[in-house]
Amino acid sequence: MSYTRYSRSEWASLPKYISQDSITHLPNLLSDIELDAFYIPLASFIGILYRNHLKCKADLQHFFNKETKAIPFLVGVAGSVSAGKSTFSESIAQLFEGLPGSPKTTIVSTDQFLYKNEILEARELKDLKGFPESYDWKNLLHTLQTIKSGKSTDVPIYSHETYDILPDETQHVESPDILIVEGINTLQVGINGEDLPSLFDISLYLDAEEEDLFSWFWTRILQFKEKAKEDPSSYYHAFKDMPEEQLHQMAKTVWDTINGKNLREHILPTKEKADIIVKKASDHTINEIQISETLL
Ligand SMILES: Nc1ncnc2c1ncn2[C@@H]1O[C@H](COP(=O)(O)OP(=O)(O)OP(=O)(O)O)[C@@H](O)[C@H]1O
Ligand SMILES: CC(C)(CO)[C@@H](O)C(=O)NCCC(=O)O
Repeated sequence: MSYTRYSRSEWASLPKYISQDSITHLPNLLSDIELDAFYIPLASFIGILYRNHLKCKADLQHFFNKETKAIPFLVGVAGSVSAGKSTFSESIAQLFEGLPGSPKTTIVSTDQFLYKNEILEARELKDLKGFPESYDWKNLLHTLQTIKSGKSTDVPIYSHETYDILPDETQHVESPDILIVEGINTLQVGINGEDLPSLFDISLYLDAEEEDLFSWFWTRILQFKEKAKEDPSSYYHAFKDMPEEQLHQMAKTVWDTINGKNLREHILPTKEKADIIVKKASDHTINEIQISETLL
């Protein structure tokens, strides 16, 4: 795809249809400057596409003279492990609250469709978590199609802390106005040909240098380890007394043999399927935005 590039300052000068006052919870981790320069113009831009989606639905209702069900607007967010997809998705979901009509936004992650560790182990896929064969693609596609058709459903929950699907909990998804689907494989086609990218009204890829991605991955391990000190149910509890150097070496091996390998083989090749590519700098600020020429 061909893209139009916006530098941070060009992007920051675009119109802002959302005011910080119209949002109840401002996203954690983001400065007012970052909200103003990047996130508010982005949410305003997606807001235009969302308004078009609503208008199209209303026009079709009029055309067919038939009451039709409201269907959600689907936003896909892709990128590497640790790129910040869930943090980014929570931030834009909070900003969507400031769009006209305060659309109800729900986030699901494709992590929620990973096979349980027990199944990954039985299929010798333990070291391929995140690779295409580690997901229940049929359930993932079926669930997204169900939500997209306006029906409610229950979705499994994945915990980074226990490093597994939670055994007895589900997320109830009840016809949102906007559904954000975030995950490393949202722009991939599944192992049985499941065409996920075609479900999205708009898709984004969070891009960053691999060196930064590893550094964020490492920082997150330290955060999980700290939280796990008093929590034996956490996967990271087992590492509480491991010398930091040894843990760092382990993280490096996991990155090189699993997450980095997955990035190069399966995630990065999907970057140019995205409508919007967002480039993050090492401090998580956004320094470049590319918009597909098919949109502008
Ligand atoms: N804008 C930000 N500012 C500061 N820290 C951030 C920001 N975005 C993400 N992070 C940090 O980077 C790490 C990775 O972020 P996050 O967990 O959102 O990534 P992810 O892409 O959802 O990861 P995964 O694919 O493994 O689920 C976390 O420690 C998070 O706190
Ligand atoms: C759950 C995924 C696949 C993606 O979010 C990732 O965070 C993961 O757990 N990868 C497997 C290797 C590891 O980081 O332990």
